[in-house]
Amino acid sequence: MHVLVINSGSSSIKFSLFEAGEDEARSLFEGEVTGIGGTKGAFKFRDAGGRDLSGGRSEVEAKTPLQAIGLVVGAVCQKDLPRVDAVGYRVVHPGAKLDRHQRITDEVLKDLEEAVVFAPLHDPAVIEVIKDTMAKFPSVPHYACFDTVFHQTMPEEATTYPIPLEYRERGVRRYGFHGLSCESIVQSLRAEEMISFPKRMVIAHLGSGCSVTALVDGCSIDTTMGLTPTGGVVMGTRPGDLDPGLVLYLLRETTGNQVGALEKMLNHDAGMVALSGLPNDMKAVREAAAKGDARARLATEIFTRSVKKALGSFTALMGGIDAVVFAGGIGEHDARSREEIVAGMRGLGISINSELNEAGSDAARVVSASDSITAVLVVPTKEDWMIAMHVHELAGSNN
Ligand SMILES: Nc1ncnc2c1ncn2[C@@H]1O[C@H](COP(=O)(O)OP(=O)(O)O)[C@@H](O)[C@H]1O
Ligand SMILES: CC(=O)OP(=O)(O)O
Ligand SMILES: [Mg+2]
Repeated sequence: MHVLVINSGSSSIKFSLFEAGEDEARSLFEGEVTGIGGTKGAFKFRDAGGRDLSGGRSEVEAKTPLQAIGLVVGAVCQKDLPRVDAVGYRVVHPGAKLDRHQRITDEVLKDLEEAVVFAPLHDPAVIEVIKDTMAKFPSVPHYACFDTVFHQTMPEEATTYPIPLEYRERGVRRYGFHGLSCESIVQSLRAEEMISFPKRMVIAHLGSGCSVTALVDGCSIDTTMGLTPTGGVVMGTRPGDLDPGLVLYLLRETTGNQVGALEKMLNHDAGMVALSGLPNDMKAVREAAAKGDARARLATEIFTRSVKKALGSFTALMGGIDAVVFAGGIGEHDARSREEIVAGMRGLGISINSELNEAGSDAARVVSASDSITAVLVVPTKEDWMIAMHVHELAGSNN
């Protein structure tokens, strides 16, 4: 079957069409609209062989997610392209009620609308995109795949916040995100057999959002993101964990008790952009730091320190660590971040081989030193592939 996968972020929509079968899904084409909401949108669309399908339209108008999804649907409905049999969406937060990937019904949409309070940066755009795409492909099934499902193996000690019971009963708990990414990495490690499957592993998904997850036997036992994807380690535009007193201070003193303004600041204007004063782009921050920009250098140090602390605490939690996996745009491409995060950990049995670490490649690979007790790996995340696999399975079981 042909599965259209839509991964809708805060300022971009990525899309791909997979030919999905029992054991494998193969990407036929993929593309993205980026810069949504900005003055100029950018459009990319190419087939698996890298052939450009955009018709020369690299600059587009995409002021809203709806305008962007209009472009996507127009592109994938071109004649000569395979017809779409099902659509799968990455949905970041399912809210308190939905606990599995599933076919989207009116009921599910209602539950998703209630979940917006938990993921204001991610969910509103995807709900708009889902509704519009469902209207444009009315006769095929549509499925929501959640970033949280993979983390359901976390024990209660990991998911429970020390706050009064009445709030916990409303679904206030650690959910954890980037679950589709973690699941795809676990599957890649099992399939590619680069190392024997690690009993105790940490996955550092460092992209636009960043999270660190501890896994035992391939199952999540704890993760840095919590109720929302705003918490955990430092990210591009989000601060990660903050002293709750600091949030109250900001609310009281700086935004005149305007929750919306504070929410916007904490999701869009904090993290690396706030520290560096530069756009949300680690590559640019690294380049500025290399030229002597002190703010950029401090930003990278704060970033890698926060990931290092998460890695260290999860190592302690598991009583040791057999593998560290780096994924996401930064994890896969920024050798410097990988090096800084594991720097000084030789005593813990973790060390990197600089040559392997700096050799650019898009393939999954081992970058640890030969005497490192812990394997250090770079494994490309395949969130969209994972969604295509889930959609194929759900469609087969009529769910
Ligand atoms: N070569 C590179 N060096 C440093 N950072 C990079 C490099 N390539 C990509 N990145 C960073 O990866 C981040 C985007 O990660 P990505 O996983 O693509 O995000 P998204 O969550 O939007 O899919 C950006 O900060 C970008 O600058
Ligand atoms: C959950 C999350 O933060 O996702 P992303 O990295 O795509 O922003
Ligand atoms: Mg991402």
